[in-house]
Amino acid sequence: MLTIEHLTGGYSPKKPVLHDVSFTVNKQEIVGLIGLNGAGKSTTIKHVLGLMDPMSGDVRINGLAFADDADTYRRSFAYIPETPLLYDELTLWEHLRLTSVAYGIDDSVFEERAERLLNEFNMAKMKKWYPNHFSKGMRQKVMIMSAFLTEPSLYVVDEPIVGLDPVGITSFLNWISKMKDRGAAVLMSTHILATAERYCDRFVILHQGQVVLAGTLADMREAIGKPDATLDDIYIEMTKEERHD
Ligand SMILES: Nc1ncnc2c1ncn2[C@@H]1O[C@H](COP(=O)(O)OP(=O)(O)OP(=O)(O)O)[C@@H](O)[C@H]1O
Repeated sequence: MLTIEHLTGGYSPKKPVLHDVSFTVNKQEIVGLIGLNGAGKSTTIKHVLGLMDPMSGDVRINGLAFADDADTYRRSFAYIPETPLLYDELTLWEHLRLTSVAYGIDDSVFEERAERLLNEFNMAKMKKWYPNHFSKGMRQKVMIMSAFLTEPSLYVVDEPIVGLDPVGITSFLNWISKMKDRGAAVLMSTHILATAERYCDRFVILHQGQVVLAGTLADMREAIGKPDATLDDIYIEMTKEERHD
C-alpha cells in the first residue's frame, strides 16, 4: 500500500534530515512511526503527503508516486494532522461536507457515514457549531471524523490521541481498528508508546533521520536480545546515545 524506498529528504539539499529511509505499510496493518523529538517523523510524513520531494529514493501509494498523478495520489489517503486546521467560517457539518465533496463521496453515503461518526465521537449536538466554540479535543475530532468519512485505503496519522479525552481515544482506536480490519493501511506517528504497543502491528523506530529498528514487537525484542522488553524499553535502548545515558 505505502512503500518508502531509500528515501533521503528534508528541507535543504545540503543537509538532508532523512537518510536512506525504507519501510512499507501493508493493507490491514497499523504501523507505528516512533522516535524522539526531531527524529524525522513529521518530515517522513510530509514526504508521504507529497508536500516535499525526495532528494533521492521513492515514496509510492498503491504503486503511484506523487509526481505521477498528484490528484489520484492525494485522494488515495486521508491525513489526520497533529494540529487541527479548521475554517472559522464553516460549521462542523460543513467541514464534513467539504471533505466529502473533495473526495467525490455520494450524498447519501456521506449523510449516513457523517451521522454515524457524529454519534460515535459525541459530536451530534454540535453539527451547526462553528470552530470558535470548539475545545482543542473537539477540533481534533473534526479532523478525525473528516478522515474517517472518506474511508481511504491509507490513513496517515500524526499524534492522533493527544488532546482527546479517554472516551474519544477509545472511539478513535476502535474506529481505526475497524478500518484496518476492512483492509486499510495505517501509518501512525506517536509518542504514546503504551497505546502504540497495543494497537500497532509493526513499528519503525527513527533516530536522527535513520531507521534504527523495525518490525513487530517480537522481532525487535529478538533484535536487541531482550525477550521481555516493552516498547518503552526498546525505544530507550535504541535512543540511548542521544540522551547521554
Ligand atoms: N521547516 C523546517 N525547516 C528546516 N528544518 C526543519 C523544519 N522542520 C523540521 N526541521 C528539522 O528536521 C529534523 C526532523 O524534524 P521533524 O519535525 O521531522 O521531527 P519529529 O520526529 O517529527 O519530531 P517531534 O516528535 O518533535 O514532532 C529536526 O532536526 C528539525 O530541526
